[in-house]
Amino acid sequence: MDVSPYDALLLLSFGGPEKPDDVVPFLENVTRGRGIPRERLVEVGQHYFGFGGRSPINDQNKALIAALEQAFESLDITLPIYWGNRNWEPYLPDTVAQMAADGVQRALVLTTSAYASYSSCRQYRENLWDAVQQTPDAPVLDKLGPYFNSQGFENAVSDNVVVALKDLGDAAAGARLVFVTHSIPNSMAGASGPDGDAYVAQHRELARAVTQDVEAFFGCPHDHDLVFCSRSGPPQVPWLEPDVNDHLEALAADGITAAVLIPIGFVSDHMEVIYDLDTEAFATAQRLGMDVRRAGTAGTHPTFIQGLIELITERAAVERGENSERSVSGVKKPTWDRCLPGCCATATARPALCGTVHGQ
Ligand SMILES: CC1=C(CCC(=O)O)c2cc3nc(cc4[nH]c(cc5[nH]c(cc1n2)c(C)c5CCC(=O)O)c(CCC(=O)O)c4C)C(CCC(=O)O)=C3C
Ligand SMILES: [Fe+2]
Repeated sequence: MDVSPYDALLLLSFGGPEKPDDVVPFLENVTRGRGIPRERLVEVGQHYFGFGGRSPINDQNKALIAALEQAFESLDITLPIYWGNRNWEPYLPDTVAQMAADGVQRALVLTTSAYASYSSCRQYRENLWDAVQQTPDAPVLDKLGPYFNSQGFENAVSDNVVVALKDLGDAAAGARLVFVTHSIPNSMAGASGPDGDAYVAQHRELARAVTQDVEAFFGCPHDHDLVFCSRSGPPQVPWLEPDVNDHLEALAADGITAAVLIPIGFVSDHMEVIYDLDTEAFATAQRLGMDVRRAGTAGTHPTFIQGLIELITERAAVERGENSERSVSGVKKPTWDRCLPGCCATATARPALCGTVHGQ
């Protein structure tokens, strides 16, 4: 398959600690200049130490790269895959330097975040800007836009919800579908996307599409909600609510006895999933006597991989000037390839790559 003008793919992710000694320096990288209270850092550090001082995210990115490489091979796509992180090794600037040394001319960037917002989109574009600034002969880098509405992503999530509902057995019929994503400050959510409020709107669109898929599969409807986890920041700053634990309390009070937690905000089982959901929210559910399952994340689900391949090949066709079909779910409107000036910009925004206007 033709993927010109690209000669490489760059997987851009968050990064995570590999061992206990990495935890504090990793947290310092993440929170530098972000105004996160000391108590919160100690608490999140404990989450990592509780899992041996190791985040699952790096292994999951390696698995994603292996799955993409395999798919590339079977489709005759010759794109080497590079990997760089914002907060841990392999650090993005080192990766971009390696790409330059290898003679890469123009690479497509895939982030491990499917939505618009400062944290999930623009900050990565700033990281790309910084890396390119400091690298002589850096390749041209194009970033895929938010891909929450990729058909393959939706299908993978729907499939995983079906599995979780089946696992609930007789309790499935009355189970609530509780879609979960990372909370962010209300101000960051308001500033997300070209017209604002895209972060929540994009999650709601995917949650609705998955709920419809699941209804089509079983032939019976389920109510669904969008809730949040992993709130951080000082207590006086408002973040998106309700928190997943508070929501489970409210459901129990309404007489709901079963639920599926569906972490659509994460493409794989990040620490937020294995701690905030599998550990904390499950303890809440148990205390409330609720029967809860957690749907798998997209991970390396074959339809997710297929969706990523479509995003890559379709974008390549667009850059070649061809009028490419876009495979998207929901309202069938693709997101944008390049961000408009100031997209997702918050008070801390800096120059960013991959916009319609250089640096904005
Ligand atoms: C929207 C969003 C995503 C999804 C998009 C994406 O994937 O990029 C995401 C991903 C992740 N966040 C992660 C970890 C952390 N995030 C933190 C802090 C923060 N996250 C925020 C938002 C997001 N974060 C925000 C607004 C803050 C406050 C500080 C700030 O304004 O920047 C902190 C500091 C402690 C704390 O404050 O909780 C940590 C340790 C990991 C690694 C997990 C692992 O190891 O498996 C991943 C994938
Ligand atoms: Fe985070």
